[in-house]
Amino acid sequence: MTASPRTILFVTGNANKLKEVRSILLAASQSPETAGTAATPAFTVDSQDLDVPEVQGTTQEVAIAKVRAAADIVGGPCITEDTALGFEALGGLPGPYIKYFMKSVGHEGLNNMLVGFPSKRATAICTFAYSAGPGSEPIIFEGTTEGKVVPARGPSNFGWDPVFEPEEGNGKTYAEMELADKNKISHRYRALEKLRKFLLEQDS
Ligand SMILES: O=c1nc[nH]c2c1ncn2[C@H]1C[C@H](O)[C@@H](COP(=O)(O)OP(=O)(O)OP(=O)(O)O)O1
Ligand SMILES: [Mg+2]
Repeated sequence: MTASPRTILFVTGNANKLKEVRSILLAASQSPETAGTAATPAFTVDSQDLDVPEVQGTTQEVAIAKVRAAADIVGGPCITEDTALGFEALGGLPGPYIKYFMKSVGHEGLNNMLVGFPSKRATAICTFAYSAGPGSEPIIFEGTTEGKVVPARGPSNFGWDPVFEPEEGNGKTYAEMELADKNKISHRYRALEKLRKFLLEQDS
């Protein structure tokens, strides 16, 4: 018997994240190895936009604090996601602070930060955090994609997509790739695969 679809509450204010998460989960449920098997519950994702305090620290510390705060507010199980972009030349910065760097200096500024450094290498890091409810210990799921920072190419729909060229993107930036192709190699896909498997195991 097929398990009834399980609804996951994703606390995020970012519509693009939600769109990618739904699309990655849909693709996973349609993959040849899992499609149509009773062991594959269809996850559905609800979202709620909450203003949770953003602490400073490592990507993991930020992710754990975020899901704790979200679980306290919603009063039940939820997931959150934190995205970082770390420059090799800057010892991993801006990292979890990429949102504020993007807002302050934009695509061109991110490139200018690396002028004078031989390495333009960057790592996109996605950290999902799951909490079973207020007071329970968060569990984190991390995914990374290696690439480099380049002058902006492609549509400016989503954050720093135009300035990040992943190693596995055939020379395209995230922004130049089809969403389905980004979703096969992205930091978000890799982290979400781990979370998806964890949730599947919990169901069985
Ligand atoms: O795949 C991505 N490709 C390009 N840009 C991206 C991606 N994923 C997040 N981003 C941007 C959004 C934000 O400027 C920053 C992460 O900040 P972050 O706090 O995780 O996201 P957010 O505040 O927009 O949404 P949330 O309510 O889930 O915290 O990087
Ligand atoms: Mg945020």
